[in-house]
Amino acid sequence: MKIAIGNDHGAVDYKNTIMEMLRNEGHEVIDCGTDSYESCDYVDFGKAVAEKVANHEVEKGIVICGTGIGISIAANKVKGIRCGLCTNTTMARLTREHNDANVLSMGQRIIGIEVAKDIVHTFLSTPFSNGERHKRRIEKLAEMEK
Ligand SMILES: O=C(CO)[C@H](O)[C@H](O)[C@H](O)COP(=O)(O)O
Repeated sequence: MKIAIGNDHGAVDYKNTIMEMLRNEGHEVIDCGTDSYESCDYVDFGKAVAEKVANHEVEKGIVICGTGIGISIAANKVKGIRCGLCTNTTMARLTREHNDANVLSMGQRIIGIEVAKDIVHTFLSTPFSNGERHKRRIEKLAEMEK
């Protein structure tokens, strides 16, 4: 799968670990930065990943900051993006099954790296349920963007 990944200064280590894991598993990963521990703005990196997903340059996006909150808010500002902030694998499964989330958000200062890896695997392997009620809700979200 082709995946874009991005982070702020609070999540460089998790980004690198997850990117290496995904590449070892055969995924093509586009690194949208940052690679620096210098203070920066999560908005820029959430936007960069989300735009790649919205433009269909990649299938899925992963964004990581200290909490996962700011960067998920930024990603969700981009039209067509449904970014789910996950702290466990149940949330990762449900944001795919119910929300058809196309971007995953996590917080390096919130969850352990093994949990983060499991969340990524769950997010990437779980299909949208295609349930009528979920499709209706997603269509309503898309209406809000018009
Ligand atoms: O979690 C975040 C935003 O929701 C960011 O990654 C930062 O950790 C947070 O904004 C704190 O910023 P700081 O410059 O690292 O103090």
